[in-house]
Amino acid sequence: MLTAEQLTKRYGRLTAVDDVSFGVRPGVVTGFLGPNGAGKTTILAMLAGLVRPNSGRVLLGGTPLRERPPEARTLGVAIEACGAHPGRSARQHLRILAGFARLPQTRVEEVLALAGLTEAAGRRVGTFSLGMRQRLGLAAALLGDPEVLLLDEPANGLDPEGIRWLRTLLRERAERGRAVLVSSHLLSEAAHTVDEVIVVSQGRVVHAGTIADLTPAGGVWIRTGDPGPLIEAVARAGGRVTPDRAGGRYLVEGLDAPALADLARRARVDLHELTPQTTSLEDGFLKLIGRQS
Ligand SMILES: Nc1ncnc2c1ncn2[C@@H]1O[C@H](COP(=O)(O)OP(=O)(O)OP(=O)(O)O)[C@@H](O)[C@H]1O
Repeated sequence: MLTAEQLTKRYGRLTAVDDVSFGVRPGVVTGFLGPNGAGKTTILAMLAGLVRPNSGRVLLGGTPLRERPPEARTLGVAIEACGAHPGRSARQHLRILAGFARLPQTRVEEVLALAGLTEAAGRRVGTFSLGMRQRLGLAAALLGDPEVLLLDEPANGLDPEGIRWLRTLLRERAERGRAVLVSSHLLSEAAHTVDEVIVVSQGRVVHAGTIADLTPAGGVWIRTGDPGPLIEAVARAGGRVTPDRAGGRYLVEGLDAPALADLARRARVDLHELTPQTTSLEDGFLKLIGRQS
């Protein structure tokens, strides 16, 4: 379990991260969503112990990061570039990291295979595409088979097959009881991969929960030749009615379609239309981060 407690980070006058708290649970892939500049990378860097917060703290397995720095077996991190020397091969790079972390060299071949880099392992990293560098960064993060994995935009530069591979890999880790936090600025991409989401906007957490919760409850459109009695009945039942004069219909909020049908029947009003309003996941997300769709 990795916990952020009231993290705040300022750069000069800019408060990039403002009192952020959340938990990343084992057995769950948590998506970390927000528009560009929302503060995702800064938060991930604080979680990894790479950036020091102005206030707040990070707990890993209940212990503050400052008291016990993370090691490869507890925390795997892939933020920004993979950091490999362009003149080294992928295998050499991983062997060096494994040596620093006192991990067996046999683990290098395992993570190369996991990342789909076995064939390219002898090539110089300088010749790698962005997608291959992403895979190498992920391989490095996986070296210690860590309890918690933090990945910043790992899908960047991956082709559709690579994205499918990444999803499977993250899901398998969660199924093995590991915790995964994966950032993305694309909801559509995250929706396929994650169980839960933390949404940040302007340095603050604006939503923490399931993806389904991002979809706001919509209203119901009704159309009828005799609206008066039905509008009265809706108001008595606690619903709100907004007329759409141009379309000749009404948007009812606070009551669902079956309840409205029931009210109409009892008020002896013929309904010509009864349509639940559909709001997409993307609409909910954009609303949450303060953008119009
Ligand atoms: N080292 C720094 N010095 C000054 N400002 C910074 C620094 N790092 C980040 N910022 C600022 O903090 C804010 C949050 O940036 P951050 O990179 O964490 O956002 P992000 O959500 O990861 O965005 P992106 O997806 O574009 O990387 C931005 O306004 C950014 O300009």
